[in-house]
Amino acid sequence: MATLELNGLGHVYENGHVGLSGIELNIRDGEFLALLGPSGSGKTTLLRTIAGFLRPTSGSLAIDGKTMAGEGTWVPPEKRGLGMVFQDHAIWPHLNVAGNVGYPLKLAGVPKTQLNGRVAEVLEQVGLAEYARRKPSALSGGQRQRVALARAIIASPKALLLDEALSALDEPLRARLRLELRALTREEGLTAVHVTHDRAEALGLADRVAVLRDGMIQQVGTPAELLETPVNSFVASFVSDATLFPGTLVDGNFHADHPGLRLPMGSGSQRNHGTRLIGQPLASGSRSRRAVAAVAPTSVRLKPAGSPIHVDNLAGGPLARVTSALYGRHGYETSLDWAGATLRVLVTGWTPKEGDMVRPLVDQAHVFCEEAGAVQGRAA
Ligand SMILES: Nc1ncnc2c1ncn2[C@@H]1O[C@H](COP(=O)(O)OP(=O)(O)OP(=O)(O)O)[C@@H](O)[C@H]1O
Repeated sequence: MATLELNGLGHVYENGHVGLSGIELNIRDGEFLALLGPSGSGKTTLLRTIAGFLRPTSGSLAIDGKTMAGEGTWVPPEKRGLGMVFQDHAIWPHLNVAGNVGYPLKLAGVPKTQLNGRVAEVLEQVGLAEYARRKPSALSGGQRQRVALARAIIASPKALLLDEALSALDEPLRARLRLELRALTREEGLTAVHVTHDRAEALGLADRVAVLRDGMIQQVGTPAELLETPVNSFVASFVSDATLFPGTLVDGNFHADHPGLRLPMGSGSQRNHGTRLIGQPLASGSRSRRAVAAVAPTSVRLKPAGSPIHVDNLAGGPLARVTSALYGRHGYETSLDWAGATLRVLVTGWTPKEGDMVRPLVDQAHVFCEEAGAVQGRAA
């Protein structure tokens, strides 16, 4: 149970690469925070800096109000009271399950009877009570990861740091462990920081998610906040899988370059010509500026090519061709070729087939004023 406060935290690697820059983050007591971002965005660098394996080159880190790293202060990893679990469940092959799990207490000189009692308790918590005498080689991947988790929590850490801790596991085991992990951290009131590049995992597990890009935090928010009010096109694209359409903003009207979104659309956040536009730049200024509209897969409906439509902004617009449709838990994750743009749409209620011609109706788009250079299609 702890708060973690990161103020202006930065890390520059020895070769000059900026791993982290200006990180401001307050993680609450008992909160489950996910660090989400594409490969190379700095998730592991941030976690290792919190753990104490990396020294920040600027800013400070405090745990429960006590400075761990900052100007003139440095507390080594073993004195920070944190538990850690990594992707490769680094457990010792020569020790059995109980030996692995009890190791941190043995190191700390905890008496044997007390140690054994605590090992039994934690093994029970992670569902491994019957496996205490097994060697790691005789365990499944999921069981080994539970051993790593048990070892991380045995010394009642202030916070739990997880680096892609579930990524090596197959579904549905991963889904099950996800639920168990969440239940465990709730039960223990543990603050947790969970690094993942899996959007569904971050959104499904965490109280709040911090989205990283190029060593900088783009947005911190609840899963709903990130989906409903992304702060920029990168967040919209990475978190919601939105398709980005560059265009020009004049007098609150967005003129997309793409012929599918072909009208001066909307004004403010009013529904106009079928598409509802959301975003601050819509209200500000009459100067013509480049902008980006982000269209989430859930904001598009598809009509069969021949069907009559009553939404005037799309009548006569270009049709789109289904290029792939993958069945998922929430519907068909469908990709379309829409006059050269790849539009991603979540289709429910019918089965799209490769080659089908359809007419996309865009219900809603988020508009951001950004340099056109920021739009590189999908920010993955
Ligand atoms: N020791 C190092 N020296 C120099 N640069 C490094 C070092 N370690 C990492 N980097 C760079 O820092 C950036 C952030 O790396 P980091 O491992 O934190 O990313 P990540 O978001 O965890 O990525 P992934 O999802 O691929 O694990 C990357 O560009 C990486 O190449």
